[in-house]
Amino acid sequence: MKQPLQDISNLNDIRILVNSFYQKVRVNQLIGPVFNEVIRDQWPVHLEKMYRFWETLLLGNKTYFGAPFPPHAQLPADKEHFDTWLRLWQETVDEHFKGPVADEARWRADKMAILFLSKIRYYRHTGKTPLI
Ligand code: HEM
Repeated sequence: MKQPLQDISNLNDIRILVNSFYQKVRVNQLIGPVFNEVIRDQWPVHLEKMYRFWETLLLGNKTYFGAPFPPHAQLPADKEHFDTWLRLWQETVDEHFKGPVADEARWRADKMAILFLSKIRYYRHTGKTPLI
């Protein structure tokens, strides 16, 4: 019998979530190339950063000190890219976890995808440079 899904509760869970998500991202026809073009052979570095990012948001261990938005400001990403990003994220969370922290992971991603897209559009329109 299949085990019921557990909630996200430690760094190993975060690694499972992030690794599974980026496995999907990397081979996705629409958004894979946008990532690969920037990250190239630096995937291990990107993944480490993303473990720290999600660990900070979901487990409260403050290990991420970066500014998440600026690297996205110039990306060729629009609504369809963010919709795909979000669909893959929600799918990955649901495949592996269930509970309040998993809900939080979906909620946070949804809010940040909306925010990032609106900021990308703003900076594209104004030509300004983001500080944070
Ligand atoms: C289609 C949507 C997205 C694309 C194409 C995308 C692409 C990228 C790329 C290429 C990088 C690496 C940048 C670099 O190393 O210079 C990056 C970094 C990052 N992304 Fe995204 N991203 C997307 C959506 C999101 C969303 C919605 C979030 C938040 C939930 C997010 C969080 C981050 C974070 C935290 C980093 C690391 C920033 C740092 O350097 O500290 N991304 N993303």
